[in-house]
Amino acid sequence: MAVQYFFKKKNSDLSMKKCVPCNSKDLRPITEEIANELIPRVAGWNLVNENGTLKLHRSWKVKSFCKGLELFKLVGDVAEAEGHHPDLHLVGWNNVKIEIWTYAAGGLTENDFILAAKINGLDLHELLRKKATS
Ligand SMILES: C[C@H](O)[C@H](O)[C@H]1CNC2=NC(N)=NC(=O)C2=N1
Repeated sequence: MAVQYFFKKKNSDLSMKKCVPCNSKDLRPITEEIANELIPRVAGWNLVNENGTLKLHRSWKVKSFCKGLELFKLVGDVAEAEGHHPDLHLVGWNNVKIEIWTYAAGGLTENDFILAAKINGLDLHELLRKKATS
C-alpha cells in the first residue's frame, strides 16, 4: 500500500498527513529506489543505509545544550502527537542528530517521511547556531 500511495500523492504535502499505527502486519518498508525518489520531499534529511536498514538522518548545531533539550521537547511533542518516535541524539553539547525509521517494518515507511516533514515545519531558528545547520 505504502508504495502506490507515495506515487499517487507525489505532490501532496507530507506534513499535512497523519502517521498511522506501526503495528499493522502488512507494514512493509519501501525500497531504496523509492526512498531516493522521496528524499527531496523532506529537505535537509539524508537517506542512510545502516546494515541494510534504511533510515532518515538530519543534524543541527544548536546554540547551547539547553537549546538542544528545547529542540528535543518540540520534536518530542510532534512525535507523541503522531505516535511515531525518532531516535534523538545530543552529542558534544551542541550537535543534535535525529534518526527516523520504522522499527516495526525494519526500514522506512510513509510515517517516517511524514514525521520528518512535520519536524521540518517546526520553527527551530531561535535554537540553532547562526552558521551551520549540518
Ligand atoms: C504500537 C506503536 O504504534 C508502535 O510501537 C510504534 C511507536 N513508535 C514508533 N516509532 C518508530 N519510529 N518506529 C516504530 O516502529 C514505532 N512503533
